[in-house]
Amino acid sequence: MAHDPSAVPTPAPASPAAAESRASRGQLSSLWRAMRHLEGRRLWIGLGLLVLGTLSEGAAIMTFLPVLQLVGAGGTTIDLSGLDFPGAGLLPAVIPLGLLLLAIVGLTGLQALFNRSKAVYLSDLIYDFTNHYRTALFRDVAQARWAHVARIPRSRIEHALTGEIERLYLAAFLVLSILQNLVGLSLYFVLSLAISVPMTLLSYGFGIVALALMRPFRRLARHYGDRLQDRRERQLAAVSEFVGSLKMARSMNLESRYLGLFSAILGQTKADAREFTRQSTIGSGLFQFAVVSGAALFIWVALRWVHLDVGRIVILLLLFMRTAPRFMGMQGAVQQLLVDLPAWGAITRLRDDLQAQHDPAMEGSDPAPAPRREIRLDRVTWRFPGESREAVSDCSLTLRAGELTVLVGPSGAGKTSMADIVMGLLEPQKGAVLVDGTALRPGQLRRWRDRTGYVAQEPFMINGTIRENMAIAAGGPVDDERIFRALDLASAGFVRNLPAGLETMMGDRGALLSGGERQRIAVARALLREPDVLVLDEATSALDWENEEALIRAIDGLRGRMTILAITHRPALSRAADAVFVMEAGRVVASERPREQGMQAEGYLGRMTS
Ligand SMILES: Nc1ncnc2c1ncn2[C@@H]1O[C@H](COP(=O)(O)OP(=O)(O)OP(=O)(O)O)[C@@H](O)[C@H]1O
Repeated sequence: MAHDPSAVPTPAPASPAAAESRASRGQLSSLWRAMRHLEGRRLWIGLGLLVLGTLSEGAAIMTFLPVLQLVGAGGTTIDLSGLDFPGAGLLPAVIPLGLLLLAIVGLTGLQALFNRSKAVYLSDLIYDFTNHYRTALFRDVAQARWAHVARIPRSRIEHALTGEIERLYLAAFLVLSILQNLVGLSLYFVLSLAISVPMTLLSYGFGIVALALMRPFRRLARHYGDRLQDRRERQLAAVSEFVGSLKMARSMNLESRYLGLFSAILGQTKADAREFTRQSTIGSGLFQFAVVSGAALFIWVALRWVHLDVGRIVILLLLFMRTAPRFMGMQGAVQQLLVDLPAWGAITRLRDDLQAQHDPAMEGSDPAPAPRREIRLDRVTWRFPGESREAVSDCSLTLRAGELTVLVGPSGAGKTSMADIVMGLLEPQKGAVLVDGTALRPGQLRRWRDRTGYVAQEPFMINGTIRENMAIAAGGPVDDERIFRALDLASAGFVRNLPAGLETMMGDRGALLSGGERQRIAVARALLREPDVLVLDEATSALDWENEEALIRAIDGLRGRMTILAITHRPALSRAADAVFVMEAGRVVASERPREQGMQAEGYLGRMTS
């Protein structure tokens, strides 16, 4: 099996705190592995740039060392012969002060330019890394088995693709910033050692002890990160639910209920954030206090015990001023990283889950036949994963090519599952789908889906023009002639008479058109694919009778051009059908051919309309 760099090791059972810390370490090392795996060479180049950046900063500080010999002594030339740091031998013996100061200014300018390029390079690197996961997650969702994806709450997927990915960006940024601090601290360590070994050990020892003492605050950050994850998920679920049911909420005066729910979650999130900020600022305050105490101790020891000259003390202090914020930066970055790491954990878990349910049909490219005579579902059984009851039980039915077949039955009878089996979205655990007598193989399902068109009760519409909405099905721009042909077939010729024609805006989810118009456009959109099989799932159910009649006329006109399967609760469409199958509790319990036999009073349709 291929090694997955993002795999998070499962921690062994332990005390909650130890388990949490192990989980964080696991997530961190898996994030680092993923960054190395994906960005490999660029990551090392980025690290090289960080080293160079710190070196140039260090060099700028070291150039002050010779200037300091003028302190008290005065003069305009500097004697470099007494310098004993590495590489000092390469310098001339004497240098004018003006030239040295110019060199310092020039060096700082170059450093600023270099830092700019370094920042852009690292920013690109993090964006590319994050975008890789965004697209990978997108692909995983698109390629997982439909039965599995259908069970994942929409808000969970939306949250992963938006909020969690943003936090992953932050986490990757923080990993780099921790690296930057580590590189800086290591290089300054070497520079300081060249000036004074005991003072270096004292200041670094102090920093390391202070970092170790901050452990409880890191644990706090971990807790907060986990809670934040949960709160954000609930926040997004509440938003999705409210936005998804906006009309219902407005019509039933439920907005205050949603607002209350939302405010409660926001209140909890705020309380968490407040508590975290309160506690963590105690930590950073203590750290700051420790750093200032360290500086005081540092000067005291340097003057009283180590007896350093003023020049060296000033340089060491300059270095100290660079290293102390890095120790503080380390603590801050690690703390924030622990807050954002759970998002990485959640993304990897979701990806693992989706990949374990990868739809093998996605790889299939075998051609699928167009039905000439019939599509037969032969003794098919389908049970949703984890459910004890079969949604479809040993069902057989035949859709004759070119006919309109209607599936009716009470809610939960298994009609949608049957339609999904016809479309190749669900692969029955038992039985087969036969096209003109030959069973469809898994390798043919992808191309089979190319042969199908689908219209839902609430068809998906983007907030764009009619043309843009039509183009979705074609997968790209289509010429007007094809669009109008499809619109005419779907009895949606009214578009020609609209002042803006195909450029008419449909509004959010098509809200600027009537339900019937929207639905006929949805049928036209499906027809643009020139499908051999058209599936309509409750496509007429939300319409008034006039619009329903218009849509039924359109469907009626498609008879003979393609095989149509329609699910409905309404008698009007059933009356127009060639064949009606009645489903109950996952089984086909009756069938009628109303056009040939007329409506039988004791039949399902007869009872439905009586
Ligand atoms: N994603 C799912 N996960 C688990 N069970 C499901 C899922 N979708 C449907 N079911 C169950 O499978 C059975 C058949 O559902 P199906 O949607 O096929 O029925 P239906 O006749 O189309 O119902 P309706 O008319 O209400 O849409 C029902 O018991 C339903 O609860």
